[in-house]
Amino acid sequence: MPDKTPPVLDVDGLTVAYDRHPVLDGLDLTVRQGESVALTGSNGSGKSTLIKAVLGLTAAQSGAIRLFGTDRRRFKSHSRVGYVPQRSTLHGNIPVTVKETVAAGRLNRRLPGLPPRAADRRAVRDAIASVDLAELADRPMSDLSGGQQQRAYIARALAGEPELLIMDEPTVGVDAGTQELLARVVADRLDHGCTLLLVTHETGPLNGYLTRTVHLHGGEKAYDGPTIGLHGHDDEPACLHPGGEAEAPAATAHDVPGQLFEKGRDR
Ligand SMILES: Nc1ncnc2c1ncn2[C@@H]1O[C@H](COP(=O)(O)OP(=O)(O)OP(=O)(O)O)[C@@H](O)[C@H]1O
Repeated sequence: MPDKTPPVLDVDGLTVAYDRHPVLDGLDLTVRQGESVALTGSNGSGKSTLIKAVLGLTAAQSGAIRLFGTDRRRFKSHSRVGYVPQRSTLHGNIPVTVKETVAAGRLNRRLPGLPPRAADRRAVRDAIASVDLAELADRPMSDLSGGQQQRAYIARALAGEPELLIMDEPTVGVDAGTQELLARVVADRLDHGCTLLLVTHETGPLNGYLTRTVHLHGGEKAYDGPTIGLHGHDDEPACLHPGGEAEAPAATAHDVPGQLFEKGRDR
């Protein structure tokens, strides 16, 4: 029976190439409201490229991307999408405080030309508190450790109260406590109906919350189905042979009540 839950993200035949070398090759992906999806794949398999194409940060050669049913090129409801970039792309030496950084994530929700309303101030305060940075809110970002800066950028994405939260490897280089904290944040967002797309190599404490895994290999989906465990530091789902060839998953979402399953492309 077709799933009636509205798609939050629809990627159709997406091809992205750098210097004529295709990184994504006709990729299809549908993420529906309330799903929590782990996007996995080896280094260079195109995970960040997919995220950047979805956000309009990199150009696609062909294919279509729809966000909340609207073609990405016409999509203007930017506050509906929160984004935490990969940590290596972030610069911590900018002369702004934690609060100012987080408040930037609220700009799309604010009324143009008017000062922040009580709801805006509260959203920023709550986002900072949710990542345990209240005591550092007035400190410059440059005073923070790398892991604390990462938490500030997560808070920035939360401040806009997004319906779709996209995080690119948020657990890289952060300690176990921060990973637990992130798992709590994710659980809370999912409880509020948020949809989650998370690029990861190993999910750690987040594992229990990521119900679906999409694994990229060779520019295509090699696996798309229930999260059934990752091989420690090897980022292949357990349903893949060591060589990366997909075999039929032990269980599909059709076997798991309430779980969504979007069939992978034929290889
Ligand atoms: N702006 C760019 N110009 C040229 N090549 C690029 C660019 N961005 C990415 N690439 C190349 O595209 C491929 C996919 O990169 P991407 O960052 O999407 O991979 P990834 O799966 O996110 O990798 P990782 O797990 O290491 O973060 C890599 O070979 C990378 O070198």
